[in-house]
Order: sequence, then structure tokens, then C-alpha cells
Amino acid sequence: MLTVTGVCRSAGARWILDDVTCAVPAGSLVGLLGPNGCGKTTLLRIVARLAAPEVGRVTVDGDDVATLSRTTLARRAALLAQHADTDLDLTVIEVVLLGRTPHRRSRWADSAADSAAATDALARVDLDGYADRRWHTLSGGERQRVHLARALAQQPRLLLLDEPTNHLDIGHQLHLLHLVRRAGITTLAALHDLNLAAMFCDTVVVLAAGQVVAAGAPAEVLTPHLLADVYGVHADVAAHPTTGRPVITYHPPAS
Ligand SMILES: Nc1ncnc2c1ncn2[C@@H]1O[C@H](COP(=O)(O)OP(=O)(O)OP(=O)(O)O)[C@@H](O)[C@H]1O
Repeated sequence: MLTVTGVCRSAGARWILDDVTCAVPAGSLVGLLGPNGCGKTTLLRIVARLAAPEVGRVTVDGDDVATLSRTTLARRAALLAQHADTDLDLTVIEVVLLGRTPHRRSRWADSAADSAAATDALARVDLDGYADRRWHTLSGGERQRVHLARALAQQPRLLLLDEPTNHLDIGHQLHLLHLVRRAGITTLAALHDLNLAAMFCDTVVVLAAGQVVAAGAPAEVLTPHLLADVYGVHADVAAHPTTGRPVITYHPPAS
């Protein structure tokens, strides 16, 4: 389980996260929503301890992340960053094996378990046969899937995803979120596509200007009123005939 309690973070003279409290129950997928610049990436980075909060606390399975060693935290939590890239001339399997770093017994050799975890992770993102391809020859969507494979190979208890469906075609967007949901890993995912969030997330947390303005089941939170308030858009929200989950149809802006 992930808990975030009273987290504040400033940049210059303003708060970019202002008293943020939220939780991701064990095994659930929580969508972190909100418009550009509302603080989603900053919050994910604080949970991954790439940035520190000025106030507040983050715990993973009961332990304050500030007290965990880098290796212990890396064994527990994997972050798929928004603009993950590498300039190194690596093959796909070498990138995926980077996810094994916190588990390695030897700095120099991959164990059978490392190789098995990496090969399995590549298959799960639908990239069998890509192991020996060079990273720089991959398309944007293929790179995104390799990065997810790296995070899965890390075998984390907590998965932090920053816009994981970026660059992916609709088939792979659905496949990725289905995969994440079925993996049963405690996951906090920043998402811009509200229909995908509604389809896959157990609950959603909506940030606006660094504050939590709504949290709960997608059907409770994703109302026309909230979409107008937070995103400034007009939309109809209907219940899916089979799942009951919200389906959003946007209206073009009035000219
Ligand atoms: N180092 C920094 N210095 C100044 N401002 C910053 C810094 N880091 C983030 N910000 C600002 O904090 C706010 C939150 O940024 P953040 O990247 O967390 O937003 P986001 O919700 O992930 O946005 P997006 O949906 O566009 O990716 C933005 O206004 C951003 O410009």
C-alpha cells in the first residue's frame, strides 16, 4: 500500500503541491488525473524519492520512503518516467535488464533469474523477438513498451507510471493498462485520457493547482461538473451499458 500524507512542495515562491493526501490500496490501480502543470509528475517523483517534500510523508507498505536505502526502495518501487530515454547504444534486452540492478548479486553477471525476468517482461509487453534490437532503432511506442518491460523486470511491489500510454496506438494503450491491471501490482498512474482512466482504474485522484480536488471511484468523480471545473471542458458522461463505468463524450469548445 502507498500512502501520501500532507505532502507540500514548492518551486520558487509558489506551492506546486499543497497538502496532498491520497492512498493506493495494495494491488489496486489508482489514476492520478488533472490538467497540465497540476503536479502529477512532481508527486510521482516525490513518491520515488527523486525529489523530497518540504512537508509531509510518503509510506510504502508502512515504511517511510525517506528512511529506506536506495536499494531497498528500488526493489520495492519502479518508476516509468514521462520522458525516459537513453543515449547509450544498448540493445533492448540490456535496457530491460537495467530493471534487475537492485536485485543483482553480482555487478558483472546476469543470473538465470535476471534473464528469465527480463525475457518474461518483454513477452508481457508484446515484444518477443526484440531482445537484440538496438534501442535507437525503436519507434516511440516500442520504446515506451520496453521501458514498461524494464519496470516489470524490476518486480516491484509499487509501480509508478507517468503517462504510460504516451506514444502508444489505441491497441497498445488498452493492452498496457489491461496488463498493468492484471499484474495486480499496487500502481499509481498519471493519465490524461479520462476514458482510459474510467475503464481501468479502481479509483482516481484528481489534482488541480497542486491540490486534491476529488478522489474516489471513476463513476463518482468523473462528472460533467468536475470536467468543467477542473479541465474547463463540456462533456456528457454516460454509464457503460455493461460495466457501468463512465464513458465521456466531449463537446467542441464554443467559438
Ligand atoms: N524545478 C521547477 N522549477 C519551477 N517550476 C517547476 C519545477 N518543477 C515543476 N515546476 C512547475 O510545477 C508545476 C507542476 O509540474 P508537473 O510536471 O508536476 O505537472 P504535471 O501535472 O505532471 O503536468 P503535465 O500534465 O503537463 O505533465 C508546473 O507548473 C511546473 O511548471
